[in-house]
Amino acid sequence: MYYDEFAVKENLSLPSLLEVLSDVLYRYSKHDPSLQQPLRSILSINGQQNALLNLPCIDIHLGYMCVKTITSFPESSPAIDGAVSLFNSNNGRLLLIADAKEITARRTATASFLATQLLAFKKWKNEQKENAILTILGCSVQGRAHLDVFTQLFKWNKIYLWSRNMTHAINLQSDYSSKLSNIEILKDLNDNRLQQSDVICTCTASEEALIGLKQVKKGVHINAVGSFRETMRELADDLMLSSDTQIIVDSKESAMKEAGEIIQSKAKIMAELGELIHNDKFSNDICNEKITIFKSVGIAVEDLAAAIVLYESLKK
Ligand SMILES: NC(=O)C1=CN([C@@H]2O[C@H](COP(=O)(O)OP(=O)(O)OC[C@H]3O[C@@H](n4cnc5c(N)ncnc54)[C@H](O)[C@@H]3O)[C@@H](O)[C@H]2O)C=CC1
Ligand SMILES: O=C([O-])C1=[NH+]CCC1
Repeated sequence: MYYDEFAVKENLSLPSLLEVLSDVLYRYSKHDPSLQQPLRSILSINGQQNALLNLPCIDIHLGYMCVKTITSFPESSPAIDGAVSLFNSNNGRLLLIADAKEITARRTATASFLATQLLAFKKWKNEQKENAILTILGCSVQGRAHLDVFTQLFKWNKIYLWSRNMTHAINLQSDYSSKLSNIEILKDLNDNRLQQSDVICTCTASEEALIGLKQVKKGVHINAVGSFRETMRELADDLMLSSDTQIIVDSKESAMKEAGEIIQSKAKIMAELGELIHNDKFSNDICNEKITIFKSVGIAVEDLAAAIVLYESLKK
């Protein structure tokens, strides 16, 4: 009944997760009445950054209900802890409880990969696809998960890692040295290798912008993962507000309440990720010159997708 982080990692197939994630995000953005997801609750402790988060949702169409309860304690390691519970929506039975750290890490990175497929791969010509460069900023749980998922699902020509604490980046590079020989470390964010990157994933808990317009190239795709409070941000206003930037979010409702970059810059959201799925018009309109930003804060239907994939794989 309870599956720990190792069981989650072993049984959560990434291609299946990508498929179920696309389906639920598509239906979420279409306001499918069989899918219910209220805004999550974030209860702060003593006005501090420590918080208890509750993310429920019901999917009558697929026959499941899910609730993830996690703590977010940025000074603890790991910062996120908790559990995901999956229920049958026809009879109310509890089906599975699983470690939320691993589910959160993998579903977030897979959502970023889906955005990269829809917003970057579609606009690239073959040559760019073969020589693509990935950069990951922040090398803790999310940074690690992004490296793992992005390299399992795509072959990158080069990968650059940066972390505020350089030892974390070096450790991550060393943990992958037997599998990947194309990882390099960026000492700082003014390194011009950042400007060569085709895809950048920002995976930090920063409260100050880490990158702005000058540090990135035309047409870059950014997955901005870290912020989920008004006071947090990883991207500067010039990047958010440039006329060359198109901003996509996981949920407009959540982003306007939680995404620091969007709240502080008042940048216009172009669409939800789910609106781009099965949408040929949008794919044809994506312009190679535009910067695309997928700002995620994390939503319950993503945890539901992961819990369903896990449950159905364990049931076999
Ligand atoms: N979008 C989403 O769906 C999700 C977002 N998150 C958020 O992503 C972020 C990363 O998550 P974890 O790796 O689990 O957190 P973590 O606490 O393990 O790691 C935080 C990382 O941010 C770095 N950092 C903190 N302040 C910084 C600053 N001012 N400048 C540069 N780097 C800084 C730390 O060095 C560390 O590498 C967190 O803010 C977390 O809340 C987490 C889960 C899901
Ligand atoms: O969606 C999620 O689980 C989280 N988003 C930010 C912290 C945790």
